[in-house]
Amino acid sequence: MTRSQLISQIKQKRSFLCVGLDTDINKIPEFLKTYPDPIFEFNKRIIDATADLCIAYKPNAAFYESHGVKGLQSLISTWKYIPKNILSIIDAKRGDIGNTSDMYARAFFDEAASGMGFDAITVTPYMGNDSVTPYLKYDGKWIIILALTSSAGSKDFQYIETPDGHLYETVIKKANTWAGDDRIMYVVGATKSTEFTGIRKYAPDNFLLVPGVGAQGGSLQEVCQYGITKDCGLIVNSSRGIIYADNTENFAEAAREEAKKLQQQMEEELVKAGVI
Ligand SMILES: O=C(O)c1cc(=O)[nH]c(=O)n1[C@@H]1O[C@H](COP(=O)(O)O)[C@@H](O)[C@H]1O
Repeated sequence: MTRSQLISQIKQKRSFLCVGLDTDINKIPEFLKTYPDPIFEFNKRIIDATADLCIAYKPNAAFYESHGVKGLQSLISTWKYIPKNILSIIDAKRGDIGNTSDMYARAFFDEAASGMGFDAITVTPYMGNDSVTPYLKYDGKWIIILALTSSAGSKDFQYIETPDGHLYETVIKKANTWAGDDRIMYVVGATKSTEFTGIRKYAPDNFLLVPGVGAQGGSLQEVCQYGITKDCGLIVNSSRGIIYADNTENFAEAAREEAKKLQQQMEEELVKAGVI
């Protein structure tokens, strides 16, 4: 999906919501467990209930890989089910030497090879340029680089002072020399909202993937106050806060209600910022 297609989806749906498909077999409703692929069955119903309210879905690879071959099949079925006009992000947080990254890129981007053709992947920047650029060989695909994460542990490395600012600022400045804002997004946690002003100095137009609203307590309004741009420039994720709103037969409707609440707040922010 191109940048202009993404922006047009945001304007059309009046939303910049990403629904996180962190699907935990121990948290899904009991009645789904009689289906041949309960994880896919859960995701399918969540997607049916929320597709008109969100512009992205983000399955987190760990929740699928932890089930071995069956989990991989659930992930492939889920990717296939995500409507093609909605950004599909695989949250894999990969990072390795070039020839290994080639294989990760093939695994998640090359449908003919693996059965999956995600639009975007989360990557760690720690191993540098040659670990990240292999993903860029795939035209039209995005890399989403971890910059300032929502985790408490972000202070261990990401705030280290370098001659060029905090380490996370150095990451953004350097990665911006690898490709433009039509190929690179950054992860910035919603729990770090006051840092968005500084980040916008180095990444004025890059889309930021913002997890941490909902279960982790980040504020959507604060993220927008400091981070929204004329093109929106934000994709805000909520996983547990949406998909586990209820664990009865009504789970999909309850998920829709939570997604709708966020979409309505996002619409207000988009109007306030003059994006729509
Ligand atoms: O890359 C991510 O998506 C990510 C980065 C980060 O800094 N913090 C973070 O929570 N995430 C992911 O975003 C999702 C957040 O889930 P909830 O806290 O349930 O909304 C999980 O899949 C996390 O792995």
